[in-house]
Amino acid sequence: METDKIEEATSNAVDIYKGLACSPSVTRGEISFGDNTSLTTVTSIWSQRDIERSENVKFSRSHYISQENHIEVLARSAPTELKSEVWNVQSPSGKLRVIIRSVKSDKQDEKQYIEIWNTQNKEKNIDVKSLDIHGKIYDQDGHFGTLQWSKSEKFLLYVAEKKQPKTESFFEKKPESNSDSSKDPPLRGEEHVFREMWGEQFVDKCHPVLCVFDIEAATTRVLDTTKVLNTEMDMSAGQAIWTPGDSGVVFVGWTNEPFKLGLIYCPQRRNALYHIDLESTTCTQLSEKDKSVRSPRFTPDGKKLVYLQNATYGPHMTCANLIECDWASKNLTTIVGDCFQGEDGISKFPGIYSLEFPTRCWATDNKTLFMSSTWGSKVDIISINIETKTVAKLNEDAEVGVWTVLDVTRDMILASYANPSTPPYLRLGVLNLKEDATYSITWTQLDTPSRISGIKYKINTHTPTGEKAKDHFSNLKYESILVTPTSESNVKPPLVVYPHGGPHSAIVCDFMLYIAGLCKCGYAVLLVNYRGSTGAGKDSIDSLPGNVGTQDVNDVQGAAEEIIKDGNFDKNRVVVMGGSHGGFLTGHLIGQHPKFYRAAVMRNPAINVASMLGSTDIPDWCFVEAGIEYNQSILAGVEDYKKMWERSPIKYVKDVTTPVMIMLGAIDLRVPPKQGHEYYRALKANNVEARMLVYEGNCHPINKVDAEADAFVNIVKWFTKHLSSP
Ligand SMILES: CSCC[C@H](NC=O)C(=O)N[C@@H](CO)C(=O)O
Repeated sequence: METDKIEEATSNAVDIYKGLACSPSVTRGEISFGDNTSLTTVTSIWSQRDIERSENVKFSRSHYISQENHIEVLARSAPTELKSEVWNVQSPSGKLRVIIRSVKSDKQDEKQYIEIWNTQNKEKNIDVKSLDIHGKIYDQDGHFGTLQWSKSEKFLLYVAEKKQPKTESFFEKKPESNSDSSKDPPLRGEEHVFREMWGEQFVDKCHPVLCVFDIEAATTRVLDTTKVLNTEMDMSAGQAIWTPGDSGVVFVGWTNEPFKLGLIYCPQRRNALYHIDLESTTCTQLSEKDKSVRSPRFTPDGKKLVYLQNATYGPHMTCANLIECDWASKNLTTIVGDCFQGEDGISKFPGIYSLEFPTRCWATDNKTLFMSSTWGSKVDIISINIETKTVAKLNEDAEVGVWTVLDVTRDMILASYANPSTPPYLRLGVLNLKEDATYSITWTQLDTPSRISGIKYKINTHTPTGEKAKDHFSNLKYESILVTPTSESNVKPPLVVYPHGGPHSAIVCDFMLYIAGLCKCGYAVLLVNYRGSTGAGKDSIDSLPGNVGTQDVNDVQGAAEEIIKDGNFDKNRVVVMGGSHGGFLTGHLIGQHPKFYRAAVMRNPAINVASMLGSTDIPDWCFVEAGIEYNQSILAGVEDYKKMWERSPIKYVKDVTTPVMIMLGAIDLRVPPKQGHEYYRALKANNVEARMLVYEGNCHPINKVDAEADAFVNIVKWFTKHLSSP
């Protein structure tokens, strides 16, 4: 009986996952105009899981739109699969396009090409290797990646791996003395020197350099900060943009010394904004010292440069400031600073929580920009007027969900919208300037949303109460999102408690494949944005470091107990799952509330912060979240290790009785797989049922198409098994 139930649930999960995995996500969008200004083209790039091919398939779509009196979709192109495109950027005039293509030969070695296309054909194709001046061109990695047309459309600006000298063995036969010794003789005995890279998911990115490509001459100039640019610092460079008139470049430079810390999910690495004058090749620092900056953007008139900035070290994600640099004087002004919520909860603007501005983000007034920013458990579009320093939510009455700004031009905004029951779809909006100098917007759906039936969701607000209100920050509110199946059955659905990772991140009302899948399999899911999450004010974020393992655990448990008290769920059918810091919280929850959860699943869990310190790519996280101030010269002492252990789930493993399934990415550099092994052994030593899945070739997110699919079905199978048993 039980076996049949498990088999049926597993087979059902496979069918549900296959159906939902077809939902594509939008990765880029662009508004362009033909000669006939009443005709607008929207080009969008999408990504979709292909389970049969076990890869993410990329494709483009176009919408042809008339905007005579109102926006009307005249036609839609069929999706076109994009093979091997790393970048695809249109020139300012729209007459040219550059495509960086990456082609793998049968021997799997990768070749890259710089392709220049006009509106009829491919004009130029350059084999990057033939340039023999740098390594691989970087992709759109969210930190270094750059591909920018100069205004003149004669040059391209991109970032590539610095060229490495050839190496050879000490025992290599020396060339005859009279032979042509190459200008760069191979370095002997250097073949095995360790090359530090930028951590998790940046394993082939060690030393990015700026490159200026002359299209006509088909030659590249590398702007190597240590040589060309009178700077002693050996920098990694990225996020470069042209200065007005193409006379220079503004870029973000990260120091490579004393050692590199993992970059992904950590936009607080020490760096600075620099300006290179291409004629004199002088390099000057624009931004303040000892800060972390990102996403530089010039106003269309070139008079102002804005960028995002936050403190270095500290919480791995936090409230960002918007800084304006007056280009003529280079004077800096803070336009939007830190925001503290206090007891107001998330009603008022909680601050900027975003990794970047859209590539084009300005209204034609040259002073208002538009961006997406996390606001509680949602993502809204905000407008920021850099003259009046005012922030406004663009659409006050917008549906609750995730609004992502893709492109802003000629007072039109292209955005995608999604929510837990609706995969992302495109909307095109026309901005209307109001008397108070803010904007309203009129949206048009470019597609009919493909809403998934049987799923509803709501946002709950929680205040720490009772025993759990004993900490110093109990005045701060926090949210959760409850996603529930809308079945007619009067059987109470089982509840999955799902704390997000980070801990300084947020789980928002987005379309999430696993959450929709669990819901369609009959589970309700409680997604908890405990205090310390982004999108709820800087005081919320600052409340958590030093209190992980208690405050965050109490918030998740408090939200679960509150929701169960409402009577819609059976308190005997509650399970828990989480990844990374969410796995850390899962371990704490089953250790501190051993009889509350019927089953648990952890993805790459942080189990013992002390034992992780020496092997994670972000050791700073271990100090900061244990409440120890970090700098790169710190060395952990006994007391530091003690504090880290005290805050770790391993401390409570002896009390665990809940069956646990651990899922590990075999090449995870963020939370090394040995963390999961440590917990697995401790559970087995305590006769607790434990199952471990190891996904080869997968890193921290475990998001390769086959692994992600397998993990989902195994999760449903694990929960079904342990909810069916007495
Ligand atoms: C030493 S790893 C700490 C946990 C990790 N924090 C930052 O990377 C984490 O929880 N990551 C989240 C994403 O922020 C995840 O879900 O993987």
